[in-house]
Amino acid sequence: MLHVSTRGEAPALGFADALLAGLARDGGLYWPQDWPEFSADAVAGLAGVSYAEAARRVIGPFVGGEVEPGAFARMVDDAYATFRHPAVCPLTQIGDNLFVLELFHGPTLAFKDVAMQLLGRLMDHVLEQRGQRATIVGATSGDTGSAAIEAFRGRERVDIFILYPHGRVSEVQRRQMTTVGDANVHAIAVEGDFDDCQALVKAMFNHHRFRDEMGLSGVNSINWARIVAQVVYYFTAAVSLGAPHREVSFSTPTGNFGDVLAGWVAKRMGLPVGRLNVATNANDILARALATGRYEVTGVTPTTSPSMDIQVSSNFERALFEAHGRDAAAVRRMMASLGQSRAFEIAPGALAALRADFSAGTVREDAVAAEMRRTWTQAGYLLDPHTAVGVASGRDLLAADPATPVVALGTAHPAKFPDAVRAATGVSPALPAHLADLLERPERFSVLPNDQAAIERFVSERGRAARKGAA
Ligand SMILES: Cc1ncc(COP(=O)(O)O)c(C=O)c1O
Ligand SMILES: N[C@@H](CCOP(=O)(O)O)C(=O)O
Repeated sequence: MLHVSTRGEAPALGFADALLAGLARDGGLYWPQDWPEFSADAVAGLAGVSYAEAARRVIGPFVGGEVEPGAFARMVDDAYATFRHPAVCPLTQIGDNLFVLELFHGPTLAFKDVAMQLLGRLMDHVLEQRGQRATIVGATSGDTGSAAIEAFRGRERVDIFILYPHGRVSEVQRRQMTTVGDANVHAIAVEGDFDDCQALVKAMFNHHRFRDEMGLSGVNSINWARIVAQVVYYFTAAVSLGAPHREVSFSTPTGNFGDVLAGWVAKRMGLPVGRLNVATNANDILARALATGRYEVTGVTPTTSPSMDIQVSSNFERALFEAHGRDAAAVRRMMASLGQSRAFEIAPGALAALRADFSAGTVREDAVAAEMRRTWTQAGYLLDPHTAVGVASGRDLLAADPATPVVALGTAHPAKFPDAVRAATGVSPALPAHLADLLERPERFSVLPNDQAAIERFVSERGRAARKGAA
């Protein structure tokens, strides 16, 4: 299976090369050239199989022959053995035809573990086969960073540098990144917001000399392997609610558009999906873009769902590529306009294509707190603020079509955001046992300015020291 760049000016790559590449060399994102199709029988055949088996069937066609099937099967088993729930991603009903898909039973309590636990194993395997090392650079608003650090800590072939916005992640999120003692892990607090961190990471990838010298790889959802691993739970959730004999809609708390895009991929592969709802917090750029056809950056508002405090939503580029009939020149024009004037227009035909699959809703701070309270009072179920955005917006979907089940993606454990949960419900969610002493562990991190040269110097010096140590 080949992967093409959304900007059309980088070489097409196989799965393993795309896995290590991160961002394409033309600044675009890799995306499969073709889509494997799942027949209704193949979808029905997922009923009753383990999550790991479903993952093998859904991800397998994308990996093709590039990873030996026995090794791939073992990596999938090992990845999902790290989850604390036997179903890995269980569904819980919280209302009539309303469900939460719990994606937070992995080691770092957010949905990022579902992909990252597999990605870490796949990358390590490919690097070992090739006798290579990699320097991973990643940007996080809190959850990708902790999941990536957990997945790559102590791995001999990898140094990992995670950039997070100084003072803008929850204490639990920060400590999950800064209390890890392994020498190959580097947590960097950047004096800026998440968009600054993401722009720095992309700038490092676009600085080709630095990229090649350091052997840069990415673990953000710019990496296609992240998205494909997330496709699986759309299949397992829909099948448990009656697919392929029935449509199911999803309400996905959205920031970088990776998770909801995984739902689009599932639909494209043949899963009968009703609406894919882009649920945003007060940082509503995606909802505005789908309503007006104009994507316009207006500045980030800090919220109680900080992981979604994002304006430049990376994966929207992949959706635009599809919606424009894979016209890479159109994508290049839109991205150039975004770079120059912080905005671009979506062509009417492409906007109609996007609206055919995606709806959108914005849930502002009062409504997020009200949803946490309501679900706790009515269903005795604690939501984290991100999941609350998905549930609140999912209720609107359900009101418009009460017959189609709505699954809100439960993207984080409430204990990751205890202050917001306590303020809304009066309940203090406890951290699971393996993190019970997190708040007492010593921290280690570096504060750096929002400056590409300073970050590159840091990565280069620390990376060189690690490579010397490993030699
Ligand atoms: C808890 C949580 N919910 C939702 C999101 C949004 O997901 P995506 O960026 O894939 O749209 C994120 C961050 O990405 C997150 O960490
Ligand atoms: N919310 C994310 C932001 C980065 O998203 P990614 O899916 O592109 O890695 C986070 O928690 O870091």
